[in-house]
Amino acid sequence: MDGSSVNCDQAIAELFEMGFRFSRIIEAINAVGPSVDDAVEYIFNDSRNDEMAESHSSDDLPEKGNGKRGLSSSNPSRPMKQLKLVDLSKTKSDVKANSEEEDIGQDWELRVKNLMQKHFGFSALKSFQKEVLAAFIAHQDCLVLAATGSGKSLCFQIPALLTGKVVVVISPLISLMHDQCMKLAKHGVSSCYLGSGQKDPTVEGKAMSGMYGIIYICPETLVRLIKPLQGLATKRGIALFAIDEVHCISKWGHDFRPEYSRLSILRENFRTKKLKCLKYDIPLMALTATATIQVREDIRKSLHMSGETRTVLTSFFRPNLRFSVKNSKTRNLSSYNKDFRELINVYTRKNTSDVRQDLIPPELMYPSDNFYSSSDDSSPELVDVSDDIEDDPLCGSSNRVSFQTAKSVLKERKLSVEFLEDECDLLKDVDDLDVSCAEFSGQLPVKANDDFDFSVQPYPPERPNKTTELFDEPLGPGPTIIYVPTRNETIAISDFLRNSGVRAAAYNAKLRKSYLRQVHKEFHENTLEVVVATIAFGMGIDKSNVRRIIHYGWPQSLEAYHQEAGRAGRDGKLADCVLYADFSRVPTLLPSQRSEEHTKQATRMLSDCFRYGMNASRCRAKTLVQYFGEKFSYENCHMCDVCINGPPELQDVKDEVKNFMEAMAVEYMNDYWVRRESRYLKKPSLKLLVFRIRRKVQNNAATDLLWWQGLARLLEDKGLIREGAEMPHVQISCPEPTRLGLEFLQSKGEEPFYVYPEADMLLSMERSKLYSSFSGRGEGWADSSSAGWGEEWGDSSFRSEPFKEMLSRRYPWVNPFVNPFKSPRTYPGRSISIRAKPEPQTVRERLNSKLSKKK
Ligand SMILES: Nc1ncnc2c1ncn2[C@@H]1O[C@H](COP(=O)(O)OP(=O)(O)OP(=O)(O)O)[C@@H](O)[C@H]1O
Ligand SMILES: [Mg+2]
Repeated sequence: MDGSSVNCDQAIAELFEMGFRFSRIIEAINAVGPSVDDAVEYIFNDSRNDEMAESHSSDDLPEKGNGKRGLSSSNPSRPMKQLKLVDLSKTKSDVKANSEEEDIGQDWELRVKNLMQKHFGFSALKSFQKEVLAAFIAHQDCLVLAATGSGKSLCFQIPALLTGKVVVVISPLISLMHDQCMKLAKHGVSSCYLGSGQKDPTVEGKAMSGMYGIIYICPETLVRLIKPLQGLATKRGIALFAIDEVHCISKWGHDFRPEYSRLSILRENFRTKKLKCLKYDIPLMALTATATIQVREDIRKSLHMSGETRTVLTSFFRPNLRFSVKNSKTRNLSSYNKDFRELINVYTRKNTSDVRQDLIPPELMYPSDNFYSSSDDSSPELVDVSDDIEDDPLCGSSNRVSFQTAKSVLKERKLSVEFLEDECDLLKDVDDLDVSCAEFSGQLPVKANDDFDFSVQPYPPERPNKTTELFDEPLGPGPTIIYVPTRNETIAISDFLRNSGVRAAAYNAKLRKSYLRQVHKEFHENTLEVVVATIAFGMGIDKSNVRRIIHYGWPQSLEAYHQEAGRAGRDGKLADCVLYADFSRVPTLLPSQRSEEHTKQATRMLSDCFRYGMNASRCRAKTLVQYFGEKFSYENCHMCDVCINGPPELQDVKDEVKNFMEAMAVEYMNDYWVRRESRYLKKPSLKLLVFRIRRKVQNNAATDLLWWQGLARLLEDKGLIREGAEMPHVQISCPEPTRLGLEFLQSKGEEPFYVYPEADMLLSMERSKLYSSFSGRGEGWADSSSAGWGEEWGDSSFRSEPFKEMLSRRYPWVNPFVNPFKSPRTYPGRSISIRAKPEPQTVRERLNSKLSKKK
């Protein structure tokens, strides 16, 4: 590029004012770069253009009528061109001049290759990208389900270069738009973003007049700009609407954005019916890396995607990511010291000279007012780690300003969970960064089917031949992102790391926009080594050399986890994804305004995530991939902690299971009678069961609640118990027997019951003090009785005739001769139906005796 070059937009504007057509201008700029003189010379001297124009006649226009681009009658194998809106009002010569776009259908692969090489420096399209572009060329809607970092963005960026028309990209996060515009500028592609965060009032007008090839837009702004967009479609032409991170449209997904649900407006306003003069619909391209099968269906319906939508699926498996899960309190300074020591060593080996580095002035960090909003005194408070930090010798004075600011705010404002929770960190609108669009529009130097078939085979992951080779690779000192659940942790941990000599910064949606912008920039420029962030720094962030993603605390879903972990190793090299979580605490949902239905769904997702962490015997990558409905094509990943360390030893927990089931049956049945009389009594809780087991059975007296929690999860998975309380649950709290469980009770229970212990069971077994709070009551330890549980039920045992009779009266469908372990079955969804009423007198008697015992 010569010295006289100007930025792309200026060049386009000037050339446009000179009277050149857009398509011609774009081609020229693509060929010679953003230099007005060179572009003019290119256009005037390129005689090939005229020949091409002459070689087509207006007969090439597609037939009117079906509204979709179909196949040309003269060449059935060749997809007919997507007719530009403007074509319809053109003169014959205009149509001729447009004719180079006719060639898209013929040699588009070659053209794409050239464009890709020129702008992005890539030698070839990935196979899934090729299929997506083929769908675009054939004017089909397309749903792209491809792994994080696989290159989905290119699928909607290329159409802008290929057609010279505008591509409108709907995106949920300003940080994501920011990231992509910055990259496109580097590659000489003009782009802008629109939304309430756009401070330059002229950008919107320029965008609507067609000055930018790619317009990133948030859903609210899109709704407001429907009319101008229709104008844009008739002026320059809109090639495509791309909906990035489209899982946000589904309330079954992990990141539901209500404003995304209004995107059906695209289909309603850009189709033949509405724009009568036009002959085609503008195709939709919906892209995501984290959609379960249910979410995919929801996407299709919500967007009103066509019946001919092509689904392009790649494997969700990322073969270079090394997953692991570790136990940590994740709450205080001693946890930080333990868990981040290795990380600190990695970076401080490099940064020997300058221990403390305030890269970003602390005053940039906090908004001038209301860093955190005040909260209701009654709200629960998070642990305030600031006290711990102050006491720590690692915290010196140089960082006092930001730390003090944080501390005083943390102290004074009484941070409530409600305010700090992550859901608040979803960037609901684009008013999160105040980056002017002009920055991204080319100022930087140019460097260079079936009807919705969900069973489509994914493209296999490009897995290295020998994973062990990859595994042996040293993990370089590249950047790290630490994801934490709350905003105050972003500050506490980044302060801790900075004070330990690591170049770290906090990132959460409530920090000052100028600060966030700088964090973003410095992270991309490798000036920052670690960003400690909430989910605000998640979706779509594309930095190739991120080597570590650390989750410090339970994520809210596996989708979110997979999405965030996907920021790692986008260069294909080995990267670590470590989840630190407190195994001794069941995670809870971060508070948010949710409907009842949404709460249930969110709880289920959290439960799946909890189970992923607690499972110590199953390949992590396999679990993740199968969660998204994909059949894992390998036995395991050979790289995760489970694959490396092997599963824990199998244990025969026959006696414990028997005790548990029998204690539960006794409690459940005793309680049943009482509950019938008093609606206020609750169902027996897991704690109560454990208490009873520990009191009754000497061998089990030393196992703590944690161990039984793990066992309850395993029994629930095997279909023997289910949650009795009518509420969604992460960890079963009021177990009750299922039909299979009752059958188990009826069996002799002599067969071994092998399980791989869960992570909480292992933790419990490691503890030197093997008891929980129950021991504090002074009950149980001295009681070595291990008499049959049946004694609790009158004088009978579980296999005694009276007990069987009682069971068969209450559960007539239970076949006492079935041994569930010979033909294992599960009935997780079934409810226990109580058909036979007990004798009224018996109920009264039992109630009286129970109540008198309680007194
Ligand atoms: N054909 C290709 N050849 C080589 N590299 C590519 C190709 N296509 C894309 N890439 C690179 O892959 C990286 C990831 O691309 P991109 O950000 O589009 O991923 P993504 O699929 O959108 O991921 P996410 O789901 O995390 O948003 C980019 O840095 C891009 O340069
Ligand atoms: Mg992306």
